[in-house]
Amino acid sequence: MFLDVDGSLLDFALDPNGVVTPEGLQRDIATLHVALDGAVALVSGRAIDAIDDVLGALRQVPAAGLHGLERREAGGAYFAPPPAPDALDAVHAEAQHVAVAFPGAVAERKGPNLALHWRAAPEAQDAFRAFAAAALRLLPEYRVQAGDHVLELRPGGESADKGTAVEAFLQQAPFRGRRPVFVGDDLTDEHAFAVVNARDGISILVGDRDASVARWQLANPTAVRAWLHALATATATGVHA
Ligand SMILES: O=P(O)(O)OC[C@H]1O[C@H](O[C@H]2O[C@H](CO)[C@@H](O)[C@H](O)[C@H]2O)[C@H](O)[C@@H](O)[C@@H]1O
Repeated sequence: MFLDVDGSLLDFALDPNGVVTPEGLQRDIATLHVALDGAVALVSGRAIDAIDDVLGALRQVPAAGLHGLERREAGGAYFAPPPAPDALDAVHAEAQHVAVAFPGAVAERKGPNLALHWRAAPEAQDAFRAFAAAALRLLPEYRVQAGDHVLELRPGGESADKGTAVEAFLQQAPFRGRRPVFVGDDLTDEHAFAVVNARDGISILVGDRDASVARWQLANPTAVRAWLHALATATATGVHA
């Protein structure tokens, strides 16, 4: 079972640091982690450190961060993202200058990646789009990745994405040979849906979005949490839904 974090497990907040981890969520995921013999992983655009900040009780759970650029495997092995180029510090500082002109806009630095968020400041979108396009001149190895109210500057030479992260987990115990489930909401989750579909797995889109390859749907993170709670409860009581 592969679980995206923001917009799937957690409701969106206006600011990346403003998310609330609902009571019981971590307990349910920990229950499923045990019930599935460890075959649960968190797969996020957040860095793994930031996943651990919001889901701290799940530090023993495998995780992929930065859209697949880093990974914590079931055995504890850690694969780091590529180093940030020197120019990224200056680009980040400049992005913060852009952001201050739009109260609520956020330039979030995470390892080699820089996310430009406008959820709380929709009027920042055009400025951030122009900024990201111009920044590629200083970051020639980078590309711009689109998300929900966000653009992300990330190393482009790396072929890593959430799909390759899921593939990597599926090569190894306890995931190997199992039928994969992926729950996600955003464009970057589409890579993982495709990998899961190719293995006759269960791809679940959270919310509504055109042109998703996901085959199943849950309405929102509340519905995801209710589903996980029902699974965890059934597991704990020996009743299988
Ligand atoms: O792959 P995910 O686990 O869904 O992570 C995607 C991004 O999540 C965070 O940003 C998003 O959630 C914020 C908090 O709700 C929200 O303010 C922002 O608008 C969303 O884009 C995180 O900050 C990013 O680094 C992740 O890439």
